[in-house]
Amino acid sequence: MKNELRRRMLACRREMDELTYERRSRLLSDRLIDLLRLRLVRSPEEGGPQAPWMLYVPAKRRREPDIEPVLRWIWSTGRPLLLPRVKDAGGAMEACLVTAPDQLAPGAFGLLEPAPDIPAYGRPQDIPLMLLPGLAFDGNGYRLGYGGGYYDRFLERLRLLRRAAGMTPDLPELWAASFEFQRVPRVPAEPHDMPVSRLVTEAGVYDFPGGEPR
Ligand SMILES: Nc1nc2c(c(=O)[nH]1)N(C=O)[C@@H](CNc1ccc(C(=O)N[C@@H](CCC(=O)O)C(=O)O)cc1)CN2
Ligand SMILES: Nc1ncnc2c1ncn2[C@@H]1O[C@H](COP(=O)(O)OP(=O)(O)OP(=O)(O)O)[C@@H](O)[C@H]1O
Repeated sequence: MKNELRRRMLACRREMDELTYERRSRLLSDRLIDLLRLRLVRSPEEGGPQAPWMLYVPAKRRREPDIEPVLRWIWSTGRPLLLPRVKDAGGAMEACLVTAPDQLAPGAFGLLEPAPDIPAYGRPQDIPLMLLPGLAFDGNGYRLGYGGGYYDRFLERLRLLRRAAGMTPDLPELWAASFEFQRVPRVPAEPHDMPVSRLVTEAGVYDFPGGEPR
């Protein structure tokens, strides 16, 4: 089920011609910047002014939405930006503070990630907002990834850290970016899967109840 959907979505992304990919990515990025700007205006102190947002480094060869303009915009605002790095084959991922693109280097799976000399961020449990990539999303915000379980495990770790520190369990808020054709009626979900509350595509913004049992 999951693998069939993965194959189909990977094929659809590969079939996009370069211009379409760039145009859709630009629309999606503009939309995201608008939403993030609104968030800055509405709650400038969210989690403290230094609370970092965690996004992703677009794998352009895999045709993930190219959100480079969003990363550059965040850097221009001074808000700290965290980017993911695969820690080991066991499925662990960490977050690193990155302040410029030259701090990225090819890592696991050929993905660009924070270079090895960049330390892992010490307080990931403070992250108020994350933007996740994905291959497919359904009407409840359930997400299909490449199958490594990296985000699920990372979020599980954040939950444990927050519990240990006596913090509320509800953060981070989860947003995702994908192309419109990656919206599907249903993603086969497992108990560890955590739904996103908002999906941004080149065509619109979709808010989900989030955390609904299924
Ligand atoms: N840009 C970006 N960064 C990311 C993710 C992502 O989805 N996008 N991840 C989100 O989790 C993590 C990396 N997860 C990945 C998981 C699997 C494969 C992968 O290529 N798997 C092989 C098959 C698995 C294997 O090697 O056994 C493949 O698809 O060919 C790549 C990345 C962290 N960083
Ligand atoms: N919190 C967790 N603890 C232990 N194993 C997990 C956890 N979350 C996921 N896994 C395991 O990781 C594997 C991949 O999970 P899944 O198919 O949900 O990945 P994905 O969401 O597509 O990938 P990714 O998060 O890397 O984009 C599965 O074998 C799953 O059992």
